[in-house]
Amino acid sequence: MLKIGPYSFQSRLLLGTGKYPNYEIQKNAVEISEAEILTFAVRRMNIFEPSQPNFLELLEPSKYTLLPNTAGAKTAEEAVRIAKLAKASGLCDMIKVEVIGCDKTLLPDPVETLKATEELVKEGFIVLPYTSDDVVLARKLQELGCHAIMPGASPIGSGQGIINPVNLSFIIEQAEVPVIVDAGIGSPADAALAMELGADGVLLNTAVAAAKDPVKMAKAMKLAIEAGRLGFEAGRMKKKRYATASSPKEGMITG
Ligand SMILES: CC(=O)[C@@H](O)[C@H](O)COP(=O)(O)O
Repeated sequence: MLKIGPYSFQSRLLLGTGKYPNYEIQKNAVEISEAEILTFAVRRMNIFEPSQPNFLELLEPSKYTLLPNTAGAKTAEEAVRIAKLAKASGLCDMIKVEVIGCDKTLLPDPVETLKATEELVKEGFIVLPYTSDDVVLARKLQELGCHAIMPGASPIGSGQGIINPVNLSFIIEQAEVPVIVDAGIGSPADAALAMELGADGVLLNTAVAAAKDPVKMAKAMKLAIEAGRLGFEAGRMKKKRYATASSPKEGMITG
């Protein structure tokens, strides 16, 4: 079970809602993934334009928790404003803090992310900051009282997978709140690796939305995350430098 603040979830897969070929494929992908948390950019929500189409209207609302994100914010002030707008619209008190510091890499601005997290925690939000895989920054976000840490595997939408598994494992080792690997996952193998490293969950979007068959990929991601988690819980064997026979001769019963 994944616990974030006061909320509990069976699924450890969190899905983004952008870039799908069409709403029908998106709906089928979301359903087959069995994800319970869907994140979306508040600025794309048409909150104040009810006549505009909105993907979330196609879903059974009781099955999903909406995780608004502050995509588009470049300062803490903007992120806080977006978060308050989402809460005032009655969406959810959880917020994914995303403050981008570089247009080319879409990497987060660490200073503004810290500021926004501090402010939103004080305001009583359930705060999930998107961060780089910086170990010290992750610790500082935790000290500010965030409810989950979301380190990127690699740049958003790049599909490069986990660039620095060592940093990720340090972040996981020191964390007292859930660690959800967010951004850059390209394949089910990447998602399984994140879970095998001990992550509590994976948030992804492009790997499913941009797959040749998004519905099949959504199912593959679900299975990979479950398999990776099981593997983590089972505890992998130690790596050895040399071979060890699978059928050792010692201890054999001889006639
Ligand atoms: C949807 C969302 O929140 C993205 O900003 C997120 O980080 C996913 O990234 P990928 O598209 O690389 O999976």
